[in-house]
Amino acid sequence: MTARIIDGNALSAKLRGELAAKAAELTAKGTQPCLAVILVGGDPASAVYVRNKVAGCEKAGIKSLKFEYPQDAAPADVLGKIAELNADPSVHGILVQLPLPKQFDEKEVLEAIAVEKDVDGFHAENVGRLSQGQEAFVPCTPNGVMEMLKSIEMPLRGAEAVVIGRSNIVGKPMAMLLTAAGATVTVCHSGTRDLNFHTRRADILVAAIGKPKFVTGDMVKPGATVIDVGINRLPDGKLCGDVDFESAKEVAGAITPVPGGVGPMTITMLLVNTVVSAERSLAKLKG
Ligand SMILES: Nc1nc2c(c(=O)[nH]1)N[C@@H](CN(C=O)c1ccc(C(=O)N[C@@H](CCC(=O)O)C(=O)O)cc1)CN2
Repeated sequence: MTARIIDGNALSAKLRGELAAKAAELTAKGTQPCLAVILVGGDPASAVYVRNKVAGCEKAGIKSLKFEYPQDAAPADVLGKIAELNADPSVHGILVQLPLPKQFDEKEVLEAIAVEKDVDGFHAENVGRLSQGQEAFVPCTPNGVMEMLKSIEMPLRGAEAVVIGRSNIVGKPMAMLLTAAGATVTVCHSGTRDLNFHTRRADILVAAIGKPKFVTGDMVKPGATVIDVGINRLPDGKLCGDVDFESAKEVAGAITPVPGGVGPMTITMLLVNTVVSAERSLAKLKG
């Protein structure tokens, strides 16, 4: 039997519909949610993601502001724009599209964003809050994965979860969220000995490695839920994930495709965080 496909586009459409209603409500109360997006340089993939974020905002009734800088932009100019946006009460979310050109200190830029507007959830304070189970903006990709698991009613308490990859934006927060939900989590990485031993005992396997078709069917426990966070472009121009979908789907119980899986959910959760930020800002205004 082949696996159930967890459709990120369908789930996104449902969540974005609910979000549009919330955004309309906030707008009627005089607080239209507003997201500011900063794009530096000419990376074509980043340009596509930013375009999709802006289009997602428009469709959900969220205002968006886009600021573009050339590849050789001075970090001070971008930091100045962030300071300006931090001080603007009509802006509820600020994000800087990653990766940044090499003259930038990524940490410095991310920490310059006001914690309460950090809708990407990358600021150290949001990361710390998340690790302690406090209210925080959760990074969009792992948050989207949690929504996908919820959508299939995946039992998390007591589940064996294996996350391959330990990046700050996916692997680490993913492990924190799964741990908080009661799963027993193993984080695997380039130094892991006998990776297959770990993957084959995972009820939930999250692949966030950045290597095309790295996880093959023989690495998957029969019936497991396989979440593919990878987005890789093959020489023929086609997109593929970190999971070899064709072989893994024959073994897994549920699986996310690429494209149309976790990717769209990343943008959906960004919109969710922006609306939450606007709600908090309105509540503060009301005192
Ligand atoms: N500031 C941020 N930078 C980056 C993030 C992030 O969350 N915040 N994540 C990634 C890129 N990313 C969002 O920015 C992102 C990647 C992929 C998708 C997506 O919808 N992918 C589609 C395929 C799109 C295509 O044709 O290329 C899919 O998987 O179906 C959305 C967002 C790194 N940078």
